[in-house]
Amino acid sequence: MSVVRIAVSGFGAIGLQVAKLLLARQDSLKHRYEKTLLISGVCGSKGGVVEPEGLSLEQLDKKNFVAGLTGMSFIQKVEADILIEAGPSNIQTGQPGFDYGMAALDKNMHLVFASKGALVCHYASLIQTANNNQKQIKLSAATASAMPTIDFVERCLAGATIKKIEAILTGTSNLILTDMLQSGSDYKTALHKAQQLGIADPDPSFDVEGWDTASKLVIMAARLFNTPLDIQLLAKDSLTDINKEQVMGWQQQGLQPRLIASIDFTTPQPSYLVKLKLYDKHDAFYAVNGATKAIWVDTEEMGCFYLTGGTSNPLATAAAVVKDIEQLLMDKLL
Ligand SMILES: NC(=O)C1=CN([C@@H]2O[C@H](COP(=O)(O)OP(=O)(O)OC[C@H]3O[C@@H](n4cnc5c(N)ncnc54)[C@H](O)[C@@H]3O)[C@@H](O)[C@H]2O)C=CC1
Ligand SMILES: N[C@@H](CC=O)C(=O)O
Repeated sequence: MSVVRIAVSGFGAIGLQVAKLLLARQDSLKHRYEKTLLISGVCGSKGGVVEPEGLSLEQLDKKNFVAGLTGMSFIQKVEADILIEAGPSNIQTGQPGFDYGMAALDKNMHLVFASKGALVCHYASLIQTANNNQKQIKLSAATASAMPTIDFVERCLAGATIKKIEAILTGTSNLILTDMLQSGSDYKTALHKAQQLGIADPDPSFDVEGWDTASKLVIMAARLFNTPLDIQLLAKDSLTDINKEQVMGWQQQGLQPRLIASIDFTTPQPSYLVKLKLYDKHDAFYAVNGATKAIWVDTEEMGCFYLTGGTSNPLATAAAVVKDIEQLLMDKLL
């Protein structure tokens, strides 16, 4: 039986959860795809551990990490067919994910991204290199994790012409908005709850200022519509602009605010925005509460679709990473 080796760069909440899921499902994956999936190496910011025969959960403990086995030393040393990139999302530079991704492609690995920075800043270079090397870039976890966005449009709606998309893509901002409106929580308490759930990004301003939603929108535009967007130039609302009087007004009018990514091809120029939009009880997005997400797509030929679910959390995100790996197996690319 052949072996599929998997490496992880960025071994925090998501990286660890992915390793746990893959190891727990080793037997069922072997049965389904006739492949043995191994974790052949992981690294954090200061060190890592590699073992071509596969690492157990105990061996993945940070106490076993070799200092300095990170960055390019890690990629040079690790033997793998897939790199899962789960380091920080830096949308200014795309690092460290971009260097990890390019080096892994050079070593003939497929890429599965949970982090967003490299995709936001350098999608074109990454996909060109991947195409040249006949490798895949999978990015479900970077585009709303458990809620299918890319798969939904790319696979389920292949054959349709997309007219409009509206989507709630960030669990943290949705949780803060619903807690403020429905439970009267203040902004800090609601954010703390998202942090406790492990869904807020390490820098919470990434979520509350709309950068997380904007990042996912930029990646979707690049992947689904071949449209490169500069995230810094995108029109974007922020939760920090909301004041108490606005909240009271919305409560009195029975409206729910949602931070949405919007793509519209029905306007004279295609528009891509991140905006705070108000919904009343007749709208589907009105009832999308807490860390839950949703996507609404209008097409020319197939009509409208609405999908909700995919609560943000590390387990759901790790399952989305495993889905991407399983798709590589189903498509016989491994
Ligand atoms: N937590 C969630 O629910 C989701 C997170 N993501 C994304 O996944 C990524 C990981 O998220 P978490 O695991 O929650 O964050 P985390 O902060 O728990 O983990 C990130 C890890 O990367 C490590 N790291 C930093 N610099 C590094 C370097 N140069 N080389 C190797 N490792 C380095 C850190 O030490 C840390 O352990 C982030 O980019 C986040 O935006 C995506 C979807 C959902
Ligand atoms: N911070 C994000 C999780 C990662 O994409 C969220 O709150 O949904």
